[in-house]
Amino acid sequence: MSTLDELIQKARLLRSEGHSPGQIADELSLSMETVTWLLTQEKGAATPKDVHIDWTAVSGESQLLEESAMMLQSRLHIKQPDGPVPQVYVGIAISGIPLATLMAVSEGVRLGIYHPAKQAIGDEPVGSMSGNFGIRPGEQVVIVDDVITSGKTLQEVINYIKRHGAVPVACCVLFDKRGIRDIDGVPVYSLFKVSRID
Ligand SMILES: O=P(O)(O)OC[C@H]1O[C@H](OP(=O)(O)OP(=O)(O)O)[C@H](O)[C@@H]1O
Repeated sequence: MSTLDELIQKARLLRSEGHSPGQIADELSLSMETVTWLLTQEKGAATPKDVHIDWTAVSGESQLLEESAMMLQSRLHIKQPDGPVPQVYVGIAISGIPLATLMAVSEGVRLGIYHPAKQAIGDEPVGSMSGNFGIRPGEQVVIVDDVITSGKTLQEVINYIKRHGAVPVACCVLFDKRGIRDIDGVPVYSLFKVSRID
């Protein structure tokens, strides 16, 4: 079975479980346009320009996961050799958490965990920091995640951190599908920029 067939199956399974197209897009780290295409497979419809990133070969092996987190940390230090030492690494739930944990442990600093609004329930879902893994006003914060698709999640976290009086100094991600250099002046450092050339 091809990767595309697997994606179609996953999208159909999620839909049969009652997930909305937006939730399926988040779950598979794809755009809404791509999810619609996967679910409908409209005849003659142009294939959407999107890519699916499967990094389970790395996330599923703790040693490779740790080495990826260390690469992300090295990337940060190469780009900001004289930069402020972060007091907290904030991982975005869920996939950013193990990466941020490993980075925080390696530097002996605190761990923060952010739950994005899209994972919250209720009529007006809002994003929030974990009570046990929060941030304090004035702290220098590095935000960590696995993938940028639209960049909305990182924007949300940056807004939250600023609103709560802390200072976001960088965003570290494994894969960037947008090629973003910065968000509101906060630099974005990725290990891999993913783009199509057709
Ligand atoms: O750039 P954006 O369009 O905002 O999308 C990127 C976000 O989507 C994925 O999270 P998801 O909600 O799928 O959770 P996960 O971490 O459990 O995969 C990914 O881990 C990022 O947090």
